[in-house]
Order: sequence, then C-alpha cells, then structure tokens
Amino acid sequence: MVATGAFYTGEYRNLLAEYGYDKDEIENRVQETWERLFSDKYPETQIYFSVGDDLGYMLDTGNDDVRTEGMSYGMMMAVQMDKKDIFDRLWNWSMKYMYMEEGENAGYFAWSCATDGTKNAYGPAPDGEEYYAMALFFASHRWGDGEGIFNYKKHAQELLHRCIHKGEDGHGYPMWNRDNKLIKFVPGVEFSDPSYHLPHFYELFALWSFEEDREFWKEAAKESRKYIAKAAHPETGLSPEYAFYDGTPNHIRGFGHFFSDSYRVAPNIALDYEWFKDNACPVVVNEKIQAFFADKDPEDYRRYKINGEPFEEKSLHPVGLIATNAVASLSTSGENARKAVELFWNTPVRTGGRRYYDNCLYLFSLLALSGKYKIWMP
Ligand SMILES: O[C@@H]1[C@@H](O)[C@H](O[C@@H]2CO[C@@H](O[C@@H]3CO[C@@H](O)[C@H](O)[C@H]3O)[C@H](O)[C@H]2O)OC[C@H]1O
Repeated sequence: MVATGAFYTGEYRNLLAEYGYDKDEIENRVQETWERLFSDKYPETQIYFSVGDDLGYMLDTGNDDVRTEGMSYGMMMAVQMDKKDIFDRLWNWSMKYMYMEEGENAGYFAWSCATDGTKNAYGPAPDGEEYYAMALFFASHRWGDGEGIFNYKKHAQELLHRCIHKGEDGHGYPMWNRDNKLIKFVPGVEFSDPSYHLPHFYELFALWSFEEDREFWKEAAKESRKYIAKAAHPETGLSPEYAFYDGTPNHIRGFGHFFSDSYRVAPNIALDYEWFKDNACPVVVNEKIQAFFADKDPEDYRRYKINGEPFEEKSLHPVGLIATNAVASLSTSGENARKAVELFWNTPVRTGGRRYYDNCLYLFSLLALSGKYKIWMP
C-alpha cells in the first residue's frame, strides 16, 4: 500500500527469529514481559497499576509520579498487545486527571501527576500528546470507536489539531513550531528534544488527521528526518537530550549530553525504517551508535558528551540503553547489530526503583524486534 509520499512497507520482520532464536521462546518472552510489567503477580517489575473498575496508571517508579509519557506508552503497548481493558483504563485516567480544561495549556495534558491524580504541574510534555494520538488512532482501527472519551479517532484528530493550531487565537502555544515544523521540548520554548521526533507517526497523522492538517504532518515527517540526522554527532551518532533547531546541543540544566531521553532516538529511526523505508531515514546514525557501544561494558555505561567523551556519572537506565541499541538492528546489519540483539536477549527486565523507564523501552524493543509493533490501518 502506498501512503502519500513514503512507502508503507506493511512488513514486520521478526528479527529475533531471523537471528535464530526459537519462535516459541520469542512469543513466550513477549507474553511474559507484558505480564511482568502489567500484572501484580510480579511486584518487583510491575509498572502498571489498576484503580477501581475502570482506571489505571503507569508509575514512574524512579520519580514516584504518573507521566503522560508513561500513560501514552502504556496505551501504545496495550493496543499492540490487544489489551483493550488496560488501554481504556489508562485513557480514562489520563482524561480524568491529566487533561487540562483551563489556563494557557487547556486542551493539553499535565505531564506529571501524583498517583492520586493531583497535578504536579500545569504544563504538558509533547512526547505524551504525540503518543496519545498515535495510540488512539490504532485503537480506533483495531477495536472501533465508542462513545464519549472512547471515540478514539475524534480525540486523536482534535488533539493533533490543537497541537499545531493552539495559540492562533492568542492563547497558549502550539507544540510544533509552525514555520519549521519541528516539535518543541515544551510549547512555550523554541528548542527541541531529538528523541521527540517521530516521523513514522507523522506519516500516519498525514493520513488520518483532519484534512486541513495533513499537509503539515507530511512536512513534519520530512523535517524531522532531517533534524534527527542533524542533531546526531557526525562520528558517534549520539544525540543530546535537548537541542536547538539547528541541531546543536542545548546545555540548559545539563541536558546537552547523551543521557536518558537520547536513548529513544535509535528506536525511533529503527521503527521509521521498518514501517516506511523512506530514503531520507538516517539509518547511518544507528550504525554509528551501535559502533560506539560495541566495545562498551554495559555495567559501565555512562553519561556521555555527544562526541563520546564519558562523564563519571553512570547511566541511570542501562537496561533501557541495551534495549534501544538492540532495536536499532532493524535498520542496520553485521556483527554490531547481531551482538546488540544478543545482549538484549540475555538481559532480563529491570527490578528496583528505577525500573519504569528501562522496562518501557524494553517492551517496546521486544515488540519491534519480534515483528509485533505494527501499524493498525483503518
Ligand atoms: O521539565 C519538564 C520535563 O522534565 C518533562 O519531560 C518529561 C520527563 O522526562 C522525559 O523522560 C524521562 C527520561 O528519564 C527518565 O529517568 C524518566 O523516568 C523519564 O520520564 C519525558 O520524555 C518527558 O515527557 O516535560 C515537561 C517539562 O516541563
């Protein structure tokens, strides 16, 4: 099938099987990992919690809060795993507690809440909104739309419309810069976070958003692919957490280095390549990242300057980094690709206080590497 521009491959490689891992074991690993994250049978690895009959949240165990990032990730995991009850609980919790009805950010979601639903902040984080929109479209296509907040498609379209038009009436700010089509770190600033760029989502938004918004998303996909390439260091492939629109690191509050946020750049490139194989997809960045980590000991992963110089500080999410380096192999080949997958396969999901971010990245990588992270078409 041909989307407008990029080619939708419709193919999902089971790379783990291609590398010789047993298909039943792969399937078991996927099911078991889902259980480990979403079931209270496994309190040491659990990050999802049900509340009452129709609510649930993802807990950032490291920060003891509920983030739009995790809620929207949980919804994406649930739709890929065909878990409608969990999806609806997460969306219900998001709409009940995180959605903002008033103020400068009305129509967006508060990026962090306490587990009782109290808002910790009245600002959004755009990576949450874009994952919500994509998960809602997939839910609409996989399960059909319901009433009210469960009219998934309507909510996805309206949210995306707001993300690019907010502020046109003088109140608040859009989440994308309307001139250069790049996603912002937060609506009120003019810089970006390379890991927020999801051209493979924007290709689909260009098909399913309101007609008037489709051209914008098509352009956004193109500009994001260019931006991802620009923000990555030319030798190491490492991207900073925050970067200016020209791709140079933004060192505000120490976020100009390769650390937690940055890990998501590799899987974003890999999934874009898997889904669309667009010529402009910067797969070379993933080749460089895998080459950079090929001789690094996972026990000693650090914070790095994007030129590769290590800080004393250890990585906060080494399991997440193992996972994201592995999924990069969907867009690379050779020994580094194989070794990164092997390391991931031999690494268990994380236990302990910091497990949330690692385990989110772990399940996403496992889904993609087993051919189970799919586009759900209408
Ligand atoms: O200042 C906040 C800003 O922090 C917020 O960003 C969200 C939080 O950080 C990002 O992910 C984290 C990566 O590090 C792990 O240790 C954390 O557990 C993750 O949550 C996340 O992608 C952002 O959404 O955005 C709003 C700003 O006001």
